[in-house]
Amino acid sequence: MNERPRASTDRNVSRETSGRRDKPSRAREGSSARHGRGEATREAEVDPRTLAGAIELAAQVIDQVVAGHNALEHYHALRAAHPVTEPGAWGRVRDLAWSALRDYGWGRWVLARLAPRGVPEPVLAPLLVALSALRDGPRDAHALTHQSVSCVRLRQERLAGFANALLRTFLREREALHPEALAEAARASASVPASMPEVQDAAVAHFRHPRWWIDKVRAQHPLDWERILHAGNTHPPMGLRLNRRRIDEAEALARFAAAGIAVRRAGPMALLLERPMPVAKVPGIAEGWVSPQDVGAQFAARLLAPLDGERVLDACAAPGGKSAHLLELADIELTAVDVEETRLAPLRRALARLGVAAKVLRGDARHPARWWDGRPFDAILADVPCSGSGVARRHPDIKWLRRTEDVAGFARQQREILDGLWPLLKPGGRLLYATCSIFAEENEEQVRVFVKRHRDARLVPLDGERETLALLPDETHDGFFYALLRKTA
Ligand SMILES: C[S@@+](CC[C@H](N)C(=O)[O-])C[C@H]1O[C@@H](n2cnc3c(N)ncnc32)[C@H](O)[C@@H]1O
Repeated sequence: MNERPRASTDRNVSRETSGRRDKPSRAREGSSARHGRGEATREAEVDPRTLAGAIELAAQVIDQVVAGHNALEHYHALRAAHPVTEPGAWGRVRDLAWSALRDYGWGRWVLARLAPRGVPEPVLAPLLVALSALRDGPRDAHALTHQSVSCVRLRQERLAGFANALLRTFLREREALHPEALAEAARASASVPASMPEVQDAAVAHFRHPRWWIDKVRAQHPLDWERILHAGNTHPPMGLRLNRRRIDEAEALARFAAAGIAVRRAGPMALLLERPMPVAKVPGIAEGWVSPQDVGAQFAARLLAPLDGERVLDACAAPGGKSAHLLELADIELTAVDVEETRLAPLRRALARLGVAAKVLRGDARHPARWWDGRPFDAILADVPCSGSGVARRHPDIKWLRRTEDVAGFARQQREILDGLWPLLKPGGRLLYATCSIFAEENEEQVRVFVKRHRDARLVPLDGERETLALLPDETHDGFFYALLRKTA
């Protein structure tokens, strides 16, 4: 599929919402700037409380991703710049935008079929938002179509007829164009040479991931590849971590039941909401007895298993989810480091909310001489920057912004971080290497090469058997990889 977003400047991903960056000034350049003032919709005049307004604002997020920028940054910039602040209205904008990003590969495929001569740039994003919203035949299909066309009309009057005709054709042919209708061609495409892009594009449309990503997952996870790709298109689960310093499981379950919120146990002090909800509405957040954290991410602190009195380093710590968890588990002396100054403020806030403390430093894990006080650590958490391929359903723009060559770039950065941190560990100490990636270059291969290069490094079996733990994304957790390394004395 050649209609891919332009190259991204986004080199780094976090599992948390604030994890990816773009230049805010750039993120603020809405479609209005790009389509010319005369025909443009000025952001402040677009009302997110109306369906047409929500579609337009979602389309502005898509415009940015198509231009190679980060979706979340632009969404936040739109919210910050807008007079309407109601969370409900913005929730719909986000749902429309995120859904269109999940469906991006399919949406482009549909547009290529219904408009073989191409789609004018100003209407591309509203059409992608509309197609995704109409994909499963919603009850309000008529209103969605009508309001999407209104949104196109405001962008460029003369293209309203084109958009209207295209969406009505889509509604008539919806079932034949549905991603599920492409399943057979998509599966067959493995044996299809690159010289037959028609069939290869069916895989992109069906699995709704870029071709290189599909090929990599298929090659590296031959038994699970379809399940992984499918999970990558689902809505992410919402995990919660209970703070053992403030509550026990039975009490927490009782409080959720009393509030009428369905949860289930998903691990030690880990709960899963049956239905995701805004973080601010989760009981106990302000009081610090519960924190939002993916159930897979909660393995990190438990695998490092801090003990009272230990000196622990969280070397890529922001925004602080795992630092907080480590501090909840034991009375440790924690140093929390991150290279990004702007990400340290949320980290400090996260620790303050839970009533725990750490020494927080800005520092580059690749060059510890610049910030390390020379006292070795008993345990280190290296929750390194990565491709984010295990959390792509939370940040669906990742799928379309990443390039296959980015994976090698992340692997290089991870190797440098590991090499930088290893000398900081006491003999006998342990380092937990963690990624939210499902790609072997950042996971098993990274660790295998590290152990080969460092004769004093041994892999510690994680469950008495497996040397590493690869959690694949499913209905309970995102995709994570863990390896525990021991420094021999
Ligand atoms: C996956 S996120 C960490 C998430 C965090 N552990 C948590 O649980 O909230 C990776 C972090 O590594 C930081 N980072 C990237 N390169 C780094 C480096 N060379 N040294 C230190 N931190 C780095 C990023 O700023 C980002 O905050």
